[in-house]
Amino acid sequence: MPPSAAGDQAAVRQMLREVLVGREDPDSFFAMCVSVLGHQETRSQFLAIIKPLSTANIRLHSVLSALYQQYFSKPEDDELELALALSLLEMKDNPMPTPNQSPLQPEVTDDPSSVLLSSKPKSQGKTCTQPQDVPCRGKSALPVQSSSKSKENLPETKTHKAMHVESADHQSLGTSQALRVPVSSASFSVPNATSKSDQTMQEGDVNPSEKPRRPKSRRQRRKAAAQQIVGLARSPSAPPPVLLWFRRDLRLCDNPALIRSLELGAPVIPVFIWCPEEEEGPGVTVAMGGACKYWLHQALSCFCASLEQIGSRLVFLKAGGEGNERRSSLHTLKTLAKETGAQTVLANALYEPWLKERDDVVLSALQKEGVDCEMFHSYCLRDPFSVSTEGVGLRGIGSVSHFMSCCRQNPGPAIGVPLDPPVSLPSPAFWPQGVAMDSIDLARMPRRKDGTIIDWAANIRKSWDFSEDGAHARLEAFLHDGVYRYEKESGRADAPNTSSLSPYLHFGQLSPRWLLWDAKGARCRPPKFQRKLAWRDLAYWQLTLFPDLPWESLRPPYKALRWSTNRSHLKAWQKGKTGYPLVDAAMRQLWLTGWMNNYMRHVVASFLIAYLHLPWQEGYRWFQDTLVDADVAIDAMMWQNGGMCGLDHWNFVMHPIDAAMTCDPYGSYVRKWCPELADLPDELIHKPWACPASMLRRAGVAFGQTYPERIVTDLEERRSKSLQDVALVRKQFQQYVDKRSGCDLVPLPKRLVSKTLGLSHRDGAVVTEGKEFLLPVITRMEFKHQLEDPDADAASNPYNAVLKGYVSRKRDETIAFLNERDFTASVMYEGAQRQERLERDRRRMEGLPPAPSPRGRARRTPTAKDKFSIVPGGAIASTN
Ligand SMILES: Cc1cc2nc3c(=O)[nH]c(=O)nc-3n(C[C@H](O)[C@H](O)[C@H](O)COP(=O)(O)OP(=O)(O)OC[C@H]3O[C@@H](n4cnc5c(N)ncnc54)[C@H](O)[C@@H]3O)c2cc1C
Repeated sequence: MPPSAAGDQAAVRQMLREVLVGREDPDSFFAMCVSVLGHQETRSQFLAIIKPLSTANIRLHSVLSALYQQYFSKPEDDELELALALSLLEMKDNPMPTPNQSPLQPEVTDDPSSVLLSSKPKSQGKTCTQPQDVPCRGKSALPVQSSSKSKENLPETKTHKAMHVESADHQSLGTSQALRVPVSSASFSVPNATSKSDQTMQEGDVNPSEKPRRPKSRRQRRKAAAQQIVGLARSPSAPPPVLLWFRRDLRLCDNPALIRSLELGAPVIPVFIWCPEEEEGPGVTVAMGGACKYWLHQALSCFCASLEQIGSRLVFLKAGGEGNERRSSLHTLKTLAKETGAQTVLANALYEPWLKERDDVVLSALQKEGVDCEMFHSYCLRDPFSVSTEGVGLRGIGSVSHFMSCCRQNPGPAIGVPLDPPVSLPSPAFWPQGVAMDSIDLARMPRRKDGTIIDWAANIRKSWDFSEDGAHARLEAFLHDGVYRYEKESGRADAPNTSSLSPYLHFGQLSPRWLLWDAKGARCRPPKFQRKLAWRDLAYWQLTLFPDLPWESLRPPYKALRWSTNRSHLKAWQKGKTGYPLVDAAMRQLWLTGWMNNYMRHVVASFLIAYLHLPWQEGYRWFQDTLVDADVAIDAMMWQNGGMCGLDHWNFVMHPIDAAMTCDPYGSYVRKWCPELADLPDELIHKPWACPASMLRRAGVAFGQTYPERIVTDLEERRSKSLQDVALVRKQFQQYVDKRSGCDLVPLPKRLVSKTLGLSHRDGAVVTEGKEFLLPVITRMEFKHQLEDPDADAASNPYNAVLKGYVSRKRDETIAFLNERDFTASVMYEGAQRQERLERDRRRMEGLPPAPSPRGRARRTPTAKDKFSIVPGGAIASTN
């Protein structure tokens, strides 16, 4: 008998003694024999091993004999038998681990080809379906959770606690000798990846407090045996592990790199490397501000739990550092590959130019070392580096319509079907040693002098569920409710009419593809909402074209704009203390929850730029630091557009008071975030300075004490000044103004020029000047007009872009409401009626068809002179 076999026999006999004294049960003993001796040996030797019991303990002997008979009588579950046989064949070639190395390992099968379907997809309520006729990787023979549609009649269970072997894939069984028995790890406890002791836990470590439940039925016994065998299946001949490098793709659902790792049939080591220097890139990106870091911290901790549920864990590593000590992500990956023997690194691609550059370097350097590295596209719907303007040209670049035309004209690879989440992830024989998650210091809280912690994120914590499940729950809630109001009332700040999914999209806890599928599948197909995903892609495309987007104005003349340097104004804006309730409410919401809706972002951005004259970069940086969804590409694009120097000009400026008409008609938003104003009446809550002193007294409002004084009062003059400043720089830098159209000219990046040069020459869109290629871009009519009369005030400009509030579906309701309470409102109503009458008459006289009814339509004030924005007939403007 070879020595190892003798050792195994000894271990078995030792275990038999435990059974005899009642410390182990017969089921476990039998399972352990199958594990340690193997299938054939157990069949041939088990009866001999238990023979002494036939005299010493007849009852135990007969129980064990019965187990043996049951197990070896006839293959009731052929797939399981086959799986066991194959695994045992493989194990024969390899030395068996000793018992104390074995059965309670929280390990799962090495072989991803095994099929383990949970009875329910991971997160509740996913409405994404995989049509039968569409080839879907999620439906492959991988251990994935099936899409909810196919399982929708099954009972709801959030996790797959019970071991649940539903089928095995015969074809794939034939291709590999690896163990095919799928095992859920959930009946074992998987060590917590963040705890220090667990970091060093390796195969063979046993947590004595964690034991498999005692199997009851024969089928369960077999599964238990299989499960234990799985724990032993690590062998020197097992394939080298795969490093699955997680970045901003912290999800199990629709994760191409994750699914690819399963396809490789090797153990998977999920890794997260924190390297702040690489994240930040060149220039001032503030890519990871405080709120984002906090979100990341929480999201990582949720993701660890998700990985544990599928039998894996996340290894944290730190890169970066100073001087010679500095370690890049590449260096960290190389070291890890050496340590673990990994020959493959998989990740989902990122598109910030500096991160793409880093990834390209990682890819080629690893390949030189013989380590395969693959990156998968999933962060956007379109790979921004593949977007082409061919057939569309460059006119209108920067607008979402132009971008969508480009995508329609050059569709590229299909967006494809979302991938189901896996239910198990094969773990390696040895876990590399990482660092504790807390040591990467993402959720840093300052301390007061007395040593107590300033928990600035307490409200953020209360406001969000940071998990992938939280993302799906929010999506579902939105598609069931908010989406019905989204098309017309997404501007409302006082109601949750938008999805609030931005942070989940940013950190890849929800893939845009999943979101698109669900949105398309919703009963109310919301085109405006779907278009937002195109905006998101557009932002990434712009960032790849203009890597300086976060700090450098794209339109050259605007770099010379006179900006204010008033720090106290900036501080007041940041802290929500401007004295303008709508602006303050939004900035306080941002500070407390890390978020505000799109409309409010426009309001506060307009205020900073057009009324305070503070540079857009200040707004960008503050947003980057305080938004939980701070996204360099989107944030920079939006601030550039707001700062009048992006590829697209916003064709509106939000008025800090009148905008409330659309977004907070009853003042409830202001009441929530500025509670000191709560007792003011609806019609004056957005302009408390207009309240009579007695009203203020009754409401307990004292300017400078309970609520700040307005930091600026001359709104109209300030707006005019802003317009004049623009006219001035456009005059100074005439070479950047197209003489024919009056549009601003923007130097094109080389990549775009080289791709579209021929085409652009054909359609005459590109003007060449020196070596720069200048393209006329969308320019506000107001600016073009101002050039003719640079000193004119904003009010006299017929294209004055200041919005005095939109007419929303609530218009009539609001007017009726105000009418009851305020004389001004009735004047307003009469004004509106009069304008409507005049317009009707004009149209009749000119033989034009009647204007469409304003009811339910978003409309813009046609002239700046109108005090109120309810005059129908103006052009429709939209905040994208
Ligand atoms: C000055 C300014 C700065 C902004 N900074 C950011 C930012 O840092 N990060 C960010 O995600 N969004 C930013 N936005 C865009 C937009 O305001 C947010 O995406 C939106 O408010 C998020 O809320 P939501 O998920 O409910 O959006 P929804 O309206 O429900 O939209 C769904 C998703 O579409 C995407 N989206 C929506 N609007 C835009 C847009 N205009 N451009 C690109 N993508 C969009 C987002 O990913 C969003 O989650 C900014 C807007 C402005 C005006």
